[in-house]
Amino acid sequence: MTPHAVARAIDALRRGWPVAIGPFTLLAIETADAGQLAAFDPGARADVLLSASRAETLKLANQRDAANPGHAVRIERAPWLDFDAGTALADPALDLATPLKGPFRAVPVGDQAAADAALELARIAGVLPAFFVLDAAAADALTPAEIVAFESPAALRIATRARLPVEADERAEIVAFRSAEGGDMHVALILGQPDGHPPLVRLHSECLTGDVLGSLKCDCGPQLHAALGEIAGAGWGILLYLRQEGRGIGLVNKLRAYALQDQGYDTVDANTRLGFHIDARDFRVAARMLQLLGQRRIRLLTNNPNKVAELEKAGVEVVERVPHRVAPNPHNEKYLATKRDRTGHQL
Ligand SMILES: Nc1nc2c(ncn2[C@@H]2O[C@H](COP(=O)(O)OP(=O)(O)OP(=O)(O)O)[C@@H](O)[C@H]2O)c(=O)[nH]1
Ligand SMILES: [Zn+2]
Repeated sequence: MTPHAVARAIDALRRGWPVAIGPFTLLAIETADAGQLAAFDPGARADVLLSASRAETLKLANQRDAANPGHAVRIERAPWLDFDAGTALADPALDLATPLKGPFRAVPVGDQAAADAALELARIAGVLPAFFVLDAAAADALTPAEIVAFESPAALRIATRARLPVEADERAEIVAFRSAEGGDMHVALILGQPDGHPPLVRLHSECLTGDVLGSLKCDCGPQLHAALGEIAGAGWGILLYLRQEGRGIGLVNKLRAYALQDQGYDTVDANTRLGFHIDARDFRVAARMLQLLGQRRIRLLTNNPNKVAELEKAGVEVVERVPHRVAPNPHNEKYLATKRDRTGHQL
């Protein structure tokens, strides 16, 4: 089995096609439809696999696993649990519009590691962590270890580099990275000229709404532009643009988190309610990019102590943490306060 099999499974999840993991065959609820469910499960026997945090919302409080919202829970199939009911089960953003029926009964999951890996694969694919599940082992089923290994940045390489004049530095250089195993294409922007000092580095996680559309809900856009200015002003440094939209849950799931925030949940609870960790990013990829650029000692522009810790763990020495504050606006004040109070950002 190769990483290609994981890449194929991610593609299948996005298309609503079944995937096989451990002893299970699974159909992602978000991307399937009633016809695909009927073909997958003609006998209407498939149970539903959900995150523990979602199960908790369904009044299955005994399934709660505070340390791991991505822990998989298996819900017994009931006669009324058709495709539409499955969709309502999968998506917490629909709860107000579609009050849930029930009662729901949790049944033994079976292979817990394989079930947890299925939810993790959903996150990587950017779909809701909710499946119809059958106990039907396939010869080419993925193993949990293969899914974990897929996130490893070891296969990352520099694909190409080119001059990119930008507002902050007309002599900047852009470096594109690619992994032999597929995955996301990250880029680095090198500003200024190496001067013998550790570079000032910014790890910027993709935020389509903030970076491109000028969203006022977060601080990403202003942080991105301020970082380019600060790095250029510092002499030299590197901005890593990491394709970790929504702290690693993908654009669609982030926008679901926004829908939950419209209903009153904060950024932390919205993620958890969807069945994801508060921060699902893997910063090993940033360490690997810095290593490929020949940089093992850096100054890091961030308010997030976790970024420092994760880089250090991955072998990059952070000689200094440089705070990266931008002015709040009335729309993101609460978001910034939540980051300070609940995720340990030093604001
Ligand atoms: N899931 C989710 N992601 C969000 C939300 N708001 C912003 N993001 C994403 O969060 C990432 C930016 O992370 P932040 O937590 O704002 O900042 P940070 O990178 O941890 O810390 P700093 O280095 O101090 O800026 C981007 O990928 C955004 O798309 C939200 O409400 N929910
Ligand atoms: Zn943002």
